[in-house]
Amino acid sequence: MTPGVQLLVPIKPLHLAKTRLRGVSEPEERHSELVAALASDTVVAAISATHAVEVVVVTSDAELAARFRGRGVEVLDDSPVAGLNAALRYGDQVLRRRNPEARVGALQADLPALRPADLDTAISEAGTDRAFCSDGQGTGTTLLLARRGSALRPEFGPESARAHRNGGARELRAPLESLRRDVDLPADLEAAAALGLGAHTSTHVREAESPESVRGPV
Ligand SMILES: Nc1nc2c(ncn2[C@@H]2O[C@H](COP(=O)(O)OP(=O)(O)OP(=O)(O)O)[C@@H](O)[C@H]2O)c(=O)[nH]1
Ligand SMILES: C=C(OP(=O)(O)O)C(=O)O
Repeated sequence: MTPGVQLLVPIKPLHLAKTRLRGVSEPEERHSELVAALASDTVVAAISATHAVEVVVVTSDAELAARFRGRGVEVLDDSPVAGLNAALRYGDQVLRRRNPEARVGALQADLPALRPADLDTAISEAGTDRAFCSDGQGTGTTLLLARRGSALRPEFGPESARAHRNGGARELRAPLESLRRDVDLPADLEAAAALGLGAHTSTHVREAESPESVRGPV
């Protein structure tokens, strides 16, 4: 049987996030909405995955925290300056203090085409191992899974796939195309759209294309 995973989804403060996507959605307020939409679609898909038994957002952004809490998603407040790996270490500590046998994972928040079935396939393929899913380029990491009761030991950042491999995580081999399609650059958003965007991001993109259309949920 596949052990359930408690997934942390870290989200950078909206005004600082996704600098490489700046210009896709302007003005500033629209850029923040795009980042929130990417994260919302990621979280919605993760919640729908059978093997993600808990999904917890980690952010220091008060607006994002209020949005997710308003939808019934647990949010851990992290330090505004600590950075991604520190946010994940903090979330990992909280979850394992609550349940020392927890199997904790980290899922990037920029996967707007994520399909719950791909997340379930990844968690099943990992079995009980420490494992990771690399991004489409093979250099980054979109999902890291710790062993049950073990520290997450996140090493996200440039070349994180190599860091996680060197740290003893097994690389997942299934196609997992929607789990590998993270959005860092404008072209990534087009590639994600080709797979099928979640409702929040597709509404945002439609509005950008025809601003007079009705505003949807973000
Ligand atoms: N909680 C938290 N999440 C972070 C932090 N830095 C990055 N993240 C999240 O980690 C994931 C990967 O980050 P990146 O893809 O590098 O995103 P980014 O830093 O917003 O993008 P760029 O500015 O374009 O480099 C995304 O889900 C971010 O929201 C941080 O300091 N705290
Ligand atoms: C931080 C990472 O994400 P990105 O490559 O999307 O910046 C990573 O892959 O470790």
